[in-house]
Amino acid sequence: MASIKSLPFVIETKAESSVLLHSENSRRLRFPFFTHRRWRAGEVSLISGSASGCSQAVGLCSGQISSCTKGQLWRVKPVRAIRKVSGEGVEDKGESEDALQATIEKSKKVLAMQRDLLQQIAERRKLVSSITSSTVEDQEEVDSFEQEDSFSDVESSSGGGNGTIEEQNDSIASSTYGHSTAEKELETVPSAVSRSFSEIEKKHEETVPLNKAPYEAESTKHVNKTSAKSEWSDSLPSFISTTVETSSLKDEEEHVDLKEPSLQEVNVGATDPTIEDVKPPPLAGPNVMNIILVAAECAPWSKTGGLGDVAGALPKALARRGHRVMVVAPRYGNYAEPQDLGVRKGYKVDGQHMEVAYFHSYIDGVDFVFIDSPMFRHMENNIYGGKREDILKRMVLFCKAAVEAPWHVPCGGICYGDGNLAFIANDWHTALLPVYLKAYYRDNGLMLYTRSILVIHNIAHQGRGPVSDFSFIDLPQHYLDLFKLYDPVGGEHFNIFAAGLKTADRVVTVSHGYAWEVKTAEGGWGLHGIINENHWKLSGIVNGIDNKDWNPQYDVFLRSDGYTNYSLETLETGKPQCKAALQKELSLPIREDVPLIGFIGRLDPQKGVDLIAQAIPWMMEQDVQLVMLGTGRPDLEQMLREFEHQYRGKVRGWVGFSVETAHRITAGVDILLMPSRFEPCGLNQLYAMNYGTVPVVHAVGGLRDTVHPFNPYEESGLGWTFDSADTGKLIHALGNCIYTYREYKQSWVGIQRRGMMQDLSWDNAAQKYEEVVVAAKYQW
Ligand SMILES: Nc1ncnc2c1ncn2[C@@H]1O[C@H](COP(=O)(O)OP(=O)(O)O[C@H]2O[C@H](CO)[C@@H](O)[C@H](O)[C@H]2O)[C@@H](O)[C@H]1O
Repeated sequence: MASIKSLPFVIETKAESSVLLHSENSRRLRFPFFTHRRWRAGEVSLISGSASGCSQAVGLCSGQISSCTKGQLWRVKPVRAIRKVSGEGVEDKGESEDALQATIEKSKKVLAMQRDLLQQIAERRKLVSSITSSTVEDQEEVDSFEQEDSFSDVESSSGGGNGTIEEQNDSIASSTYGHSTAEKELETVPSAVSRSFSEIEKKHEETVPLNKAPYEAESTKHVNKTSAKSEWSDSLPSFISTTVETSSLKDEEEHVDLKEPSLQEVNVGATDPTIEDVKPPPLAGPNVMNIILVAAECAPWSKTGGLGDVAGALPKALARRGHRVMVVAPRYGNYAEPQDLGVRKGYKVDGQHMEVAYFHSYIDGVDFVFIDSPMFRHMENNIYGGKREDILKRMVLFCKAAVEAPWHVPCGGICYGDGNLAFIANDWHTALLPVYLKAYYRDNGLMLYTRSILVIHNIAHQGRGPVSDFSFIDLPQHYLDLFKLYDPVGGEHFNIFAAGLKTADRVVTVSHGYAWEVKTAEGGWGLHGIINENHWKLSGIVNGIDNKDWNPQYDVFLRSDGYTNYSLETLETGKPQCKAALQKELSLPIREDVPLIGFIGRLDPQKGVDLIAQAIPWMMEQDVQLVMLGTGRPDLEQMLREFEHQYRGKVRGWVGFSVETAHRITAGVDILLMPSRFEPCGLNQLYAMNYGTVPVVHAVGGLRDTVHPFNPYEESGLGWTFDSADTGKLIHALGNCIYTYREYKQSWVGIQRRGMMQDLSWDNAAQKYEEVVVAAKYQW
């Protein structure tokens, strides 16, 4: 069998996971997806895809591919030129030349890609040096920030006993904007995307002995990294070593083997003679990172509100940009897709050993990982319910297990590792994650290159309790000050959100308006002081919407019971059909001309349900219909039932949580009412606009950012807004809306169409999250 020779061997994976590479001496090598590397002739003979990972691997080479030696592997698809070399017949000569030509074309593309990559590297170097020079100029500002920084104040007020935290502050002072660190980081970025092929080659010459296959060094590094954990364990402080490993690395390796493709799959890959085009680099370019979003709920598996939607959709948009993305959520029920990975770990919660299992499912480019424990099981309808201590213990276990997910969970066969990694924690439930990352690991020299971003979806919920709650979270005493907060309402208390905000590398909130509001005494709910002290960390990024789930064109809930899918083109027939179907389903009179008003949301003072209640007498004097869907505070639920009872012909009050009904209301109503007292972002108004439903909103937070008021003179705007939480103002805005609906049909349709034409997808927001993640990465 002839050996591989001449042309470079280029392997590209599709957007999934990883490729396993087998050298002739059967060493198995791995590399992450989205890498483009070159092997020299003779160095590589086989390539295979891991079962849930790589969907296709393509090899370009001339020469004979040696046969598979072990396992069930994909053989590299030989290009026709290979046949020529192996001398299979002269009749192949013409074909072979074609194939050679094709190979040359491919090589040209590869070279073009190299040029692109070099260009990106040059830009990145420029960026780093511009950061450096602006940093030097800003040094005075930095110094003054350090003086003002209350984080240091908090630490020093702890009696000066925390040398570690102080040291960290020192290091922030000396190297946050440090040139050398940023450049070093740049040089050590593992992905070949950020390096030219020649650089990679040079590196190999330096590090790989000639008798070794390329990337053995890479592979060894991986193994070392993983085994480094166990070396660390011996020297870890006692609060970390509570982790009990019940499955060994060997188990994980075995697990990986199990996931290799069957022969059948192998053959499918092997019979396709087409060689795919070289894939363009990911949108994120050299900024490709490993990102792990951690949330207490994740749609469609678990959802009580907007957080679930965000956790289900933002990661997919980040993955579309090329990042390797994992979501970690508790496993509340027996979900169909996620499979037990066989990994078991133990964590201490309130002195008790708790074992968790990791379940995994790879969907739309994202690794969804669910943490299984008796503590979470069957809690899907009561995620934040139960005694305060019990909720706290659940979150402690969840955060402890989530922060180690990159070490233990072999997604597609390979763990994420803790380099080039950023966690995105969400709300107080996971605000312990940045604290644990710091206290357990970074303060002990571990996970030094891992960053944490904390997202505020709603600052009104903070994980407050008495100071004695500190005993549940299993941290050394000197971290207590991070959690202590004094305010006139609660006095001195324990506050998890406060600690998360102080320790996260960056903080994001879900709109620009809300980013401003949380700094005020009214909007910060007692945390405004901490937010102002850390204002440099804060960004506002408006949520997007999942354009597959919340799109009238594809909405699965509009496919039966008289509803219909519709688009901008079919708005004028599709939406009335949905309205009629909704009226029928709710047993309201089926009338196209009557304005149908909707409300969907948690029955909570935040959502301004009381304002609707006060406006009901006025509304009932109008010729309108009203449907309200919600669940929450028992008195407000009762109120909904009473409205329905009192105004049977006009009002429906649906008490309960029904995703299907929420979709159908969004499609079927003409107007969506959102009189929220505060609204960090709000998703329902975004969904409404995407469905040609006109929002009437209180102009706060994200509602003000996203609903531009209708201007009849310019025929612009997307809905109606009112500027204070006042029933009179709500009535005024709703009155104008109804009047326009009745009298100015053309203007109305214009508002609907403008709403539907917006790009509300997550892609814009994902790009901004990426900027935050990258800023955190280079922050020291
Ligand atoms: N009874 C019911 N039945 C079915 N579905 C229901 C329902 N009640 C609510 N929903 C759904 O839950 C979601 C609610 O999202 P919101 O953004 O309006 O609010 P929430 O206050 O929960 O989220 C917080 O986080 C999000 C995400 O960042 C911010 O937008 C928001 O301002 C902030 O308060 C929507 O998908 C809605 O359809």
